[in-house]
Amino acid sequence: MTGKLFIFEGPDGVGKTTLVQELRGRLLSSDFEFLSFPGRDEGTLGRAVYQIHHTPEAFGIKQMSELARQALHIAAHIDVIETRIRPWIASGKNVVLDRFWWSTLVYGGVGGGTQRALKKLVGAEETVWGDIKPTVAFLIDRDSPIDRREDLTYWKALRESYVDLANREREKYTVEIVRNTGTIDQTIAYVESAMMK
Ligand SMILES: Nc1ncnc2c1ncn2[C@@H]1O[C@H](COP(=O)(O)OP(=O)(O)OP(=O)(O)O)[C@@H](O)[C@H]1O
Ligand SMILES: Cc1cn([C@H]2C[C@H](O)[C@@H](COP(=O)(O)O)O2)c(=O)[nH]c1=O
Repeated sequence: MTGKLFIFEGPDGVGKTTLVQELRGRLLSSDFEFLSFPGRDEGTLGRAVYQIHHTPEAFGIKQMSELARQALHIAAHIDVIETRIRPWIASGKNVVLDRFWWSTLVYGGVGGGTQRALKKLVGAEETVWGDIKPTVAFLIDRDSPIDRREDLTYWKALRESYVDLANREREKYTVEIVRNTGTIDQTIAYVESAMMK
């Protein structure tokens, strides 16, 4: 039996990582794998791209176009899908991802990348996902971020873009827009029941 894919998305500071870590503590570790997509383990492309994204100057990079940054993300996604996620799912493990290619379209688009080119990049990644689609995609939503000193105009543009994308994607698979405004326990109870449906 093949495993299921669950994804958590949303702008910075809405509680994605907190919820995924909480689920990790509650779900049977033999049935589930959890990954901060595309992973940050030592020696992986995911780690290198994460570092280039956050500290380009450490690599001597003085400027980088938004499209080029997102192409790097897509390369790391493809690598981990091929080397880890597809084998997990094929062996019957359920996989929970903190972020997905939704981040590429949303951050890339808000950052100034052209939609047409971003969609082509994501199209290459979708080819590698093949017939694997999220069983449920959770968009975690709030009116403002928690614990983040974000530029609110930028953050709200990300939020709006996520909601638009979620409403388009729900024609292809189940999408839940989850308001994380109560306690963590309340949000987790809702998420768990949606995962078990
Ligand atoms: N329901 C909640 N009530 C109160 N605090 C919360 C709740 N959910 C998350 N938090 C807190 O919000 C902060 C941001 O959460 P978290 O780091 O999980 O967000 P995130 O969406 O993963 O952000 P990023 O994408 O920037 O990593 C953390 O301090 C976390 O403890
Ligand atoms: C997967 C992915 C991520 N990003 C952005 C989104 C965040 O700003 C960072 C990741 O850092 P976090 O600690 O996980 O919040 O990278 C992106 O621009 N494109 C992507 O595909």
